[in-house]
Amino acid sequence: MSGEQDNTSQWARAWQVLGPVTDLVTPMAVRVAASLRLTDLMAGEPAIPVEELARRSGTDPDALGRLLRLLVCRGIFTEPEPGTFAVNEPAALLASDHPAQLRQRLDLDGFGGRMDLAFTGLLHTVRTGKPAWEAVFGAPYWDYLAAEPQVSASFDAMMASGDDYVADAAEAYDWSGVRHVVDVGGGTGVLLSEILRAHPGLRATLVDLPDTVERGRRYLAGRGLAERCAFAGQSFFEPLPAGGEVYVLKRVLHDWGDDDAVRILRRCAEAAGPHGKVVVIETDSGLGSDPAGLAEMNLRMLVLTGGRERTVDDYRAIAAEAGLGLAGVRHTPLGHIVLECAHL
Ligand SMILES: C[S@@+](CC[C@H](N)C(=O)[O-])C[C@H]1O[C@@H](n2cnc3c(N)ncnc32)[C@H](O)[C@@H]1O
Repeated sequence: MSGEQDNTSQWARAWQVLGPVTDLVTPMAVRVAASLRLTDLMAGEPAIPVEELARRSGTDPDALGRLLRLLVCRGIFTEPEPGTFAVNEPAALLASDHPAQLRQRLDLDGFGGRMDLAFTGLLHTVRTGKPAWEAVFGAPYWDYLAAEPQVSASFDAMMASGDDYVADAAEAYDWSGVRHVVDVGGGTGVLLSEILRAHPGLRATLVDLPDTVERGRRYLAGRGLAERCAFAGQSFFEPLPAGGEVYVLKRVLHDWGDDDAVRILRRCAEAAGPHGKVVVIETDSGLGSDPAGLAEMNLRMLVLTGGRERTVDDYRAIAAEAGLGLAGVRHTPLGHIVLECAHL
């Protein structure tokens, strides 16, 4: 082989790796199709002219046609006759009622889409080490969510999704001897609902930001559990309600850098008192987990909130700074890690 052929095949091999990951046009086109609910609008019809689909989606027919033609070239939707489009199997995955909930995840008007758009600020994050969210959307992550009810509703829905996953976390701890659990940053009470349902003798306190706690009150009331729960709409950087034996932090600490994570742990340690426990539940980043998924999540947390994924040793170190030691570590079947912390 000549030197020139050698170079060409090297470049072809390199391009096979680089080519598919440099395209931003197709990923955006899929998100626009999802945001416009094109699959829903085509449901039940073998094929639909682009003008009619534009009318139903409130879009420009020429622009919509160009979008769909690209997607057809990428295997999403078909064009059985020029200017007429149909749903195929990949496009059917974008139906709102599909159990995978992919459409909701990709919707640019919802939380999933906003998370993706935050990555337009990745260069800022890498240059500064700071989250991109504020630079892209004009307000820090939690302030932005508090001010955007539609986005925060879709955030709640994403946090609440996956019944098996919630049960996996709830069952990961032995609640049998516990009388009062405090879920700190407990969102809309999805985990508490699972724990209270399974342990009728248990009482709970839900701590989260005021609007979220109100949504939690409604969520637990709808399940007949609100009377067994107290509600504290406050910041977890402030002193926490006392009286719990276990203070749970599920998917909270990974939202924060080390200094803030230690401050939150300290608040839990103070409120738990000398004999109480602090139970941290996070995604397992240990051996055997998916390294690409973990690397992505670690970058994602930095871009969104300035948080990070941590190893058991990382948790041991921040717990120690808050005056806590690791009393037990458990890995669950669905990939949670549960760290029981007690006063040193
Ligand atoms: C990633 S969510 C996890 C929610 C829930 N623990 C779960 O696993 O589904 C983090 C939670 O922290 C709450 N949060 C953020 N900042 C907070 C603060 N300063 N004080 C109290 N809660 C806060 C958010 O409202 C959100 O519900």
